[in-house]
Amino acid sequence: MTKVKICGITNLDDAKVAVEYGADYLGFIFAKSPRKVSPYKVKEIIEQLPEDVKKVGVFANQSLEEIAEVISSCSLDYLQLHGDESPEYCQEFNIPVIKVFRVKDESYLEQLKEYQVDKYLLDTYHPNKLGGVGKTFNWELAKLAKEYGEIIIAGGLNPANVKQAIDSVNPYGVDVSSGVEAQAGIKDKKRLEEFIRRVKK
Ligand SMILES: O=C(O)c1ccccc1N[C@@H]1O[C@H](COP(=O)(O)O)[C@@H](O)[C@H]1O
Repeated sequence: MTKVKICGITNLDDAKVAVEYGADYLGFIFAKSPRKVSPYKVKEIIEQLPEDVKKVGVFANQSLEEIAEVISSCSLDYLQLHGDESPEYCQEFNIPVIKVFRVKDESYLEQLKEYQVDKYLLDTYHPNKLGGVGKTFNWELAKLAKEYGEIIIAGGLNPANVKQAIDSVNPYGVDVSSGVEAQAGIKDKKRLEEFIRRVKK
């Protein structure tokens, strides 16, 4: 069954609803973003969630010290590195790393091959933004990465297109943030339910 990651969680209500509908992973953004949330708030949220839901911290080009501090204060299960972190940098942590590749064309694969990480998350390339672009990329390009490990598709997914993405790529998982929002950082419960239902059915 395809795994679902709901990203850009900023409050307990959205987190609980996502878990109730069947989310497997929840993402908390510590990078520069309108969805950025403090470690203090994330700790409060995580303490009230079931253990089997994986909690992912999203960072982009941040220091080892800052990330290590947040891992231990919030008890994160995974790191999602969304910036220009090197293959060596990704080995520095004591929890599994999901490395993000922003896909423009098939040249992204040359980079991806250099990384020994737990999972590869493929997001849409944008010249000025690191994430939360809200646009899809050519999913044919995602199929090429499957021989290197587990891949998660992100970028512009929503309840209307997620099934098509799964049928086309058959990825390990799918990731959504803006496609299930009412406004930046606040989820629309109906869209959230519909998204997860379409993945899980
Ligand atoms: O959402 C952001 O603002 C953001 C900022 C910095 C790094 C990552 C960010 N978001 C992540 O981007 C993907 C795709 O998002 P979307 O579904 O297209 O909105 C997802 O992992 C977001 O959490």
